[in-house]
Amino acid sequence: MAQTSIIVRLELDHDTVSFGDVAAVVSKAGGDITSIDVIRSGKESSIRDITVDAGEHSEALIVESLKNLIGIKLINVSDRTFLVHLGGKIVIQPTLPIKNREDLSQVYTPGVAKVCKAIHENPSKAYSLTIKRNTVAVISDGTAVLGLGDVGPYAAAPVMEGKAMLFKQLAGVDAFPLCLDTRDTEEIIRTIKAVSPIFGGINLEDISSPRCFEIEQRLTEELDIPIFHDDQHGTAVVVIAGLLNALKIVNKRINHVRIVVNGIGAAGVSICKILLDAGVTRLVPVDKEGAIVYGGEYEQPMWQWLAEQPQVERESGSLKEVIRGADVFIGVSRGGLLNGDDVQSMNEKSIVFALANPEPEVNPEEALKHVAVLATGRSDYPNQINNVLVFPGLFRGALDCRAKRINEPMKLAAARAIASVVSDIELNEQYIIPSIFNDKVVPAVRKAIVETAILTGVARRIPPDFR
Ligand SMILES: NC(=O)C1=CN([C@@H]2O[C@H](COP(=O)(O)OP(=O)(O)OC[C@H]3O[C@@H](n4cnc5c(N)ncnc54)[C@H](O)[C@@H]3O)[C@@H](O)[C@H]2O)C=CC1
Ligand SMILES: CC(=O)C(=O)O
Ligand SMILES: [Mg+2]
Repeated sequence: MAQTSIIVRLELDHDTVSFGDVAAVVSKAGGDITSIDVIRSGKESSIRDITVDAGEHSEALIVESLKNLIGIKLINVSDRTFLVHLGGKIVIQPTLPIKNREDLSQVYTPGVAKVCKAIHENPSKAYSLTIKRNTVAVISDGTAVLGLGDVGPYAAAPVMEGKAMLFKQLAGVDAFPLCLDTRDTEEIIRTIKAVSPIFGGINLEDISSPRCFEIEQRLTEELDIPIFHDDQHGTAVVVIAGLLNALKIVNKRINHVRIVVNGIGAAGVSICKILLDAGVTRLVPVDKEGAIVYGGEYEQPMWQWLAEQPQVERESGSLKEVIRGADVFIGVSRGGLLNGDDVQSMNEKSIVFALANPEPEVNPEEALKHVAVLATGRSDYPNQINNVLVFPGLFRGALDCRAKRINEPMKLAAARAIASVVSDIELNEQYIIPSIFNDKVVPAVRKAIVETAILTGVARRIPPDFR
């Protein structure tokens, strides 16, 4: 169960209540006091901040129980998750200080003018003389934010800032969040093209399907920097990495297993494509209306494309029907769609990747009773399958070799690189995918991206360590 951490400031009347009473009440309500800070201490009363870890559903009960404790005055309750967001999560910093007029005349006018002229004469110098070399835009219109859906551009910002932090911390990439107040496909394309000169790559994020497909395709055709829709391809890459390792555990072959993918939106379409590229022969894509079948007719062009692939099964049915006998379930839809019985109806030694965020398609505790391997998109269970394993190293590599685009071979190479970080000796049901804190991941993905970009002719520069 997800943990939440709250900080409660309380005043204790020493005649009526002891700290032991407070601790007992918190524990009874399901909380765990992890630290105590004395803010003020007096003879009659004291003020303390207590940090309490609790299951996400216990928080209200803990606060209510403390409020009802005689001799306690509850001064404030703050949620640590909100506290880490105060003021936003990233800043921009200059690379050198401006200490005097000479510095000023170099970094700014008049000195800067000759640098502008040099770039005007040779635009590729933007890579060496501006931030373009190391800067990526994380762009969303807020229409498919995690599994929360269409929450708009303001509410999308904490996720985009989070992605920017991860880019920087994990791969040294400077990423800037841009949340667009439009959902018009043409306007989004125009806006991204207009802001693109300063960026070395574009990470599209949480833009709902099917608009995301056209936006990405058009930008790829019309710009010469890599455009990568993270929810499509980052997710597909990390899923295939996890699947390759999970199949080793259950001793099944990718070209034999029957795979149900639920939620044929941005992530689902891309997952289906990469599965087909990887040799899957029995695929059941499912969306709200049930299975998308071979030979069916669909308005959505990507669904129609799937319906024309012979590896897609012919049998229609609801998710609960088609999941029966499946070897693998991959959910990128929304939380709480399946129960333990549904998972039990799968083939023996089943693999379940319930990746909807923040709530998985099936309760992990329920699923664990019936599966051989379980993964979720969350950090509070083993096997976190999340695109954060992909985008930092992928863009590190793409920027370093100035890739024009990210092609299919580069994605498959990145997937194999992630899978290979878990050695055969380490591999087990609880460890099919490396942690995002495993410092081998980003270098492995970068290497795979650079090597494959060079091999497939999309690299415009050979990084020194590849010469
Ligand atoms: N763990 C990870 O790394 C990632 C997880 N996700 C999660 O996957 C989910 C989908 O994300 P996107 O593809 O970006 O969104 P999207 O909005 O493009 O696609 C969602 C799809 O799910 C379908 N859907 C909704 N309810 C359904 C139901 N009851 N049964 C079957 N299909 C249903 C929708 O019709 C849509 O086609 C979200 O929960 C998101 O958090 C997405 C990207 C990465
Ligand atoms: C992880 C991610 O990108 C998502 O859930 O949308
Ligand atoms: Mg996303």
